[in-house]
Amino acid sequence: MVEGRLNLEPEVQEIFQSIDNGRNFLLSGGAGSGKTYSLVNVIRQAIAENPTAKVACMTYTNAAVKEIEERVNHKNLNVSTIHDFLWDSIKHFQKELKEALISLANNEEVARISIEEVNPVPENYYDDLPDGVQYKEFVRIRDGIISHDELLIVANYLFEKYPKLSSIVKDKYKFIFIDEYQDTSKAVVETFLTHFKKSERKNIIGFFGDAMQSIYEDGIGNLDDYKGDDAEEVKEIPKKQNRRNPKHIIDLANQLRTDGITQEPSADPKAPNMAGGVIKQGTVLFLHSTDGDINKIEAFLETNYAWDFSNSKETKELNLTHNLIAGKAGFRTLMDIYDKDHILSFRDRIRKYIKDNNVTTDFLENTFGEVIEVLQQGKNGRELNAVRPTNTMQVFIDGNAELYNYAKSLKYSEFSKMYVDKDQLLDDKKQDNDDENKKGSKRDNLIKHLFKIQNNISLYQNKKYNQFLRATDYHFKITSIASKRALKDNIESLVNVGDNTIEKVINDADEKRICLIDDKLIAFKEHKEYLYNRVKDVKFSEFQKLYEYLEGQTPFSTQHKTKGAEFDNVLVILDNGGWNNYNFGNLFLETGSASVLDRTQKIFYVCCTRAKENLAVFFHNPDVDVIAKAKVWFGENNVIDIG
Ligand SMILES: Nc1ncnc2c1ncn2[C@@H]1O[C@H](COP(=O)(O)OP(=O)(O)OP(=O)(O)O)[C@@H](O)[C@H]1O
Repeated sequence: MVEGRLNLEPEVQEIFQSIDNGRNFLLSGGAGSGKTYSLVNVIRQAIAENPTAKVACMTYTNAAVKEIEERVNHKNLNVSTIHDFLWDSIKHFQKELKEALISLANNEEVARISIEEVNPVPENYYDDLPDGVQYKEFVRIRDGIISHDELLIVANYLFEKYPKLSSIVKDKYKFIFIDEYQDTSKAVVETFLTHFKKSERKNIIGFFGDAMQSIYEDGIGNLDDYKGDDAEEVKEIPKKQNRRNPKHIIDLANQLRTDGITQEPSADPKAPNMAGGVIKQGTVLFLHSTDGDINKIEAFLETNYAWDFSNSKETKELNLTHNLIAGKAGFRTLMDIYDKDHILSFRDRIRKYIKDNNVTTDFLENTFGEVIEVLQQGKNGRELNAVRPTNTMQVFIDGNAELYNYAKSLKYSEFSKMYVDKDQLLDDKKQDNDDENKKGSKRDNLIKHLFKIQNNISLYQNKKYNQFLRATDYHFKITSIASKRALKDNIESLVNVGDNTIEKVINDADEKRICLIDDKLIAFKEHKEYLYNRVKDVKFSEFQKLYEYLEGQTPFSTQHKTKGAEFDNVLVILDNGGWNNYNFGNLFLETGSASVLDRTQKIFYVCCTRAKENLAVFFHNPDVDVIAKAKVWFGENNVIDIG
């Protein structure tokens, strides 16, 4: 046996047997089985045994990137998102990239990649691109700019067509590991498992994850089409133990799994869920009330079970959507600007009308208001309705008359191009400012700028002065006492933001050289004037609330974003707000549309298994059948009516 392997967990030893046999593998295990932990050990051992080989590791969550990077801490390891990995692999092949884009745009079956005005796209279409094909946070295929989803399609195309590309990547990385494989897109798995085979070179692809925790629609879900006993197939190595959850939660989780896999508590006395050599019991509660007041639920848990919702590291409240959290966490206005602006919905309606009806009028010089007028002219009845706001849009417009007038005055060519999406506000992937290649974050440049300001404020407030000095744009020599004092005065006047608006803080931070207004922000103001003008008037203190939320400093998280994390106490709010994709009533009754049920079962499984000590589930106004089932799952005495 190779040195060091004997000390590793049995599953990791099995992985190395698979590696010795040149076989790709899948480590699959339920929640808390220690997959991330094993991943770290596999990387370490792989590097120890192959000191000159490079290892690529792809993962989604910040927590996992940080944990893996810190724990392995080796120059041969490259941890990144899948997108960054793929882009780094293909970006130097500009000729092939251009050809791929043109070919995909001309392929009717690939709906995502098309160039509206040009059909068919000629071979020389991209010959004059000044910066080549680029990967950015927005998509504009006509200008050679691809974004997240398009990148996966283009990469898949290139790896399929050019086996040499696979050879280059295989030669570069002897090992490629993918964490949370179940949420990886089909195109990516196909690239690694099918197209890679076109190259004779050898390397190992290892997957880590849990099919029961596939919670994103575009993910592959499972590797059933690829795994098997043949040498060519992916070898599955199951992990049965649970090291995170106490006994009652493991019992509940086993009932929730729909694939028949049953977890057992770990046999390791040092596992986090063991105390004094025995498995912790923990608590599971199903709370319900008729009024749906969450404050009452929190108070109940604080009084009777000693939970502390002010401790955001230990205790989390999981809600289905950011929208359900925005009000409680204090960033409602910003959320509404990015997610509920029905003037923008009306704009999209107009844009769609123009496209669907092949309207050929040249609106280049017109305002949005003029475009509406032209389209509405001479129409009546149903035809007129198609170019008028819907009822919801009209209500919004009536309530925001001034804003609507302003929108109507904007140049349609610019206004119609402005892409606004809540991801630009809420994406929690960190952007490494030093590396232009990393396009991991979907945050827009205004939000990134505000983050930079608030980061500097936080560093100063937390007395991390050295980091603060490196991060600010105050690049004067700080040698004399007077210059130190000047910087101190500058930052302190900024720290007390009071009721200042976002615009005022941006300008102050610029003036005081804490964070200079850069070209990106200037371009944002110019191209997204409407959005900038809405955001600028919001109080900066509201942005600070958003910052706290995204940095994990509040008790709130969405149910999706909690994947991979763990906390002592977890309150899961089951909101039956008429979602299309989720139904928590049917979850308990096991009825309704199969796909909705499957999706709901998986998100619920993920949520429940985050708790290291105590789990409480809250259901607003359940009917008797739901309560009856809750008693089966949680235990008769653990179902409590809060009143
Ligand atoms: N061999 C081990 N020795 C000690 N602690 C471990 C070991 N394996 C895992 N742990 C701990 O058990 C907990 C669960 O492990 P981990 O987060 O890796 O699970 P996971 O399988 O990735 O879970 P999930 O799928 O739910 O995200 C963590 O606190 C981890 O540090």
